[in-house]
Amino acid sequence: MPIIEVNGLRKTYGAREVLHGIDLTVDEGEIVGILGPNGAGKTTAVECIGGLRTPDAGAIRVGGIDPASNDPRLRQILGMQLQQCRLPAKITTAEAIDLFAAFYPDPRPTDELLERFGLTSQRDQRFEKLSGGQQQRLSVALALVGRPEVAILDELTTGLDPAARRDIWTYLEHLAAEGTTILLVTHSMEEAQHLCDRIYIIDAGRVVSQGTPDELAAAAGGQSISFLPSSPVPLDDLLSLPGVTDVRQDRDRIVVEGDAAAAQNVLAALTTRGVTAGQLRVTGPTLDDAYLRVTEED
Ligand SMILES: Nc1ncnc2c1ncn2[C@@H]1O[C@H](COP(=O)(O)OP(=O)(O)OP(=O)(O)O)[C@@H](O)[C@H]1O
Repeated sequence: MPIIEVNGLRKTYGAREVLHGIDLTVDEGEIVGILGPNGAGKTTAVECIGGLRTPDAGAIRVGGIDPASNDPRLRQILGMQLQQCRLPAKITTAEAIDLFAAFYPDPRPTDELLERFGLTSQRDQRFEKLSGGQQQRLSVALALVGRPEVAILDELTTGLDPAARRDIWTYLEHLAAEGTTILLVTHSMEEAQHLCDRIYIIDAGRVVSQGTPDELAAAAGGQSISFLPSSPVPLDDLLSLPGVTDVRQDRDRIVVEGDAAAAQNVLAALTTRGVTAGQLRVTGPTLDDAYLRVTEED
């Protein structure tokens, strides 16, 4: 069941249309990622979904509510973390969480959030004195304080150290397993691969690709095979094999690029010649490959 539904979303700033008709759905309990180059329109899209911007055309429903309608129920089901968290400089970490908690009937306890987000020793520290990563963690905590059914997170782990990033991923996976729906904007392929059930890639205001991380990677095609041959092999012989698109020598290794059938054909050809492939590595296409392919096409 979709809890977020977006159809034909268009948004114009001045005379410039930056979203040209975005369609997107997120099912209950899903973690869905939006990827795309700088300026693609990701933040604009999630701000429209969160009711912070009014679309020029299209229909959006979050839990059946039109975010542009100012329906107060939206704030009860939606938690939103923004790219830049603006809080009064002098407010302390715990005060900020308490302040946001006051808007909700059953907020998460402040101490629990402080601990979850590694902010317990900063509980009485003023916002202006927090490090960038601590401010970032606080902004995610504030999005989640009201136990939202839907959390929208914009670049949630940008600037965080690897351990803090992992902790947040683990927490989000736990929330999703409990039924929280999460829509996140990220520039991190690792984050998208690790966390997301599905991904939308947006480029220049349009959805250019969508699917599970594995589907997107597989659609990028390509495989790389590299090995140490037990005796010399003419590179042209390998290049003439079906499915092989490129062959090169990298020091003692031979590196072959090709489609999904290339590895089988290369290994069969080596066996026929009595050559063994030492330290064989076969790497499939990655989400990076998929992303670069769809965002570099014009
Ligand atoms: N308030 C605004 N007024 C005018 N133009 C804007 C405004 N906000 C964003 N834009 C423009 O709209 C386009 C989309 O911006 P948006 O912030 O949605 O992109 P993004 O994909 O989130 O980018 P990034 O990855 O850099 O955060 C950009 O060209 C940006 O300059």
